[in-house]
Amino acid sequence: MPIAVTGNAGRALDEASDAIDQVNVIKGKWNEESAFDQEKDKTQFRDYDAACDRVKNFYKEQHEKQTVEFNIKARVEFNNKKRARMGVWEAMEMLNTLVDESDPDTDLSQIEHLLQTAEAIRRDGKPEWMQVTGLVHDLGKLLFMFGSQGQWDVVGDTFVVGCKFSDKIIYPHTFEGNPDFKDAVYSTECGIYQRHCGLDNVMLSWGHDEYLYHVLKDQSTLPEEALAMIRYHSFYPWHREGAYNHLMNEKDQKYLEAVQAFNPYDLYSKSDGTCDPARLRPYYEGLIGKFFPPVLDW
Ligand SMILES: O[C@H]1[C@H](O)[C@@H](O)[C@H](O)[C@@H](O)[C@H]1O
Ligand SMILES: [Fe+2]
Ligand SMILES: [Fe+2]
Repeated sequence: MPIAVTGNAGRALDEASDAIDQVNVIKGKWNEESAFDQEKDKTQFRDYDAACDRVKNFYKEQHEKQTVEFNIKARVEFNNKKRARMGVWEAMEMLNTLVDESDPDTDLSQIEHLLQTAEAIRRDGKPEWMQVTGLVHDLGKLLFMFGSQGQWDVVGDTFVVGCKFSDKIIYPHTFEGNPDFKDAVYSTECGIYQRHCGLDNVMLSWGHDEYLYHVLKDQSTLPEEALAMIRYHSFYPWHREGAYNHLMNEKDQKYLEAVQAFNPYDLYSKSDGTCDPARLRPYYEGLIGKFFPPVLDW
């Protein structure tokens, strides 16, 4: 039975309810705005000059250790190893303890980043396959739980190994410590590749993009654009800086557009409000069921 509140207490309640209405109006407005119109200005993202030592040290180590030799070994190991069997949501929960050392823009847990990305895509009315791509795109960071050597072979921007390291990669001088830097073949423009051979035929530095692409390509009904978004989302020297044109083929042009359409949701949603996994789970479990089997091999 409702309780009638009178006098001062009644007024206080009215004021409180007005305040709640106001908050809801502001929240509604916030929700309607696209992910990219948030307070944090776009130039404030990916500011690697201003990044902390954790990020700088991370890239120095990664750029020194991602060699051709390491990359071949990592791929052989990927093919020969059984890691885990689980569903997508379970994988998201498993990943949740990782804090990405390469990321200057967020300290949030990975499940929050995945949900923020998916929610930003959903808010913009994009198709379900793209929403679910946002939801899973960083699940490759599970590599860290499956015996990676550190974070340097899991997270961070990617680049091509086996040819000259592009000066469009962040902290390009740190490649001087990479044994491939002075290699007679690997240090040439095309290196071990042929001009316009297609990105599918080049080796991108090993990490969460490449790993997840290989896990999902045969275990999902995602369209090829979605797989390209997953595979190349960290390939900033390519999709943002325009490097590696000489290795692209026609198909890559189409993929480039897909990856560029995806990128703002991944990057700029990092300043959005946090998401509540329990509230969002039923919706996303529905999407997961449409594109993935209940249990996958990771
Ligand atoms: O630090 C980030 C993070 O690791 C992302 O997951 C990756 O996709 C980005 O390329 C990188 O800059
Ligand atoms: Fe990523
Ligand atoms: Fe991401």
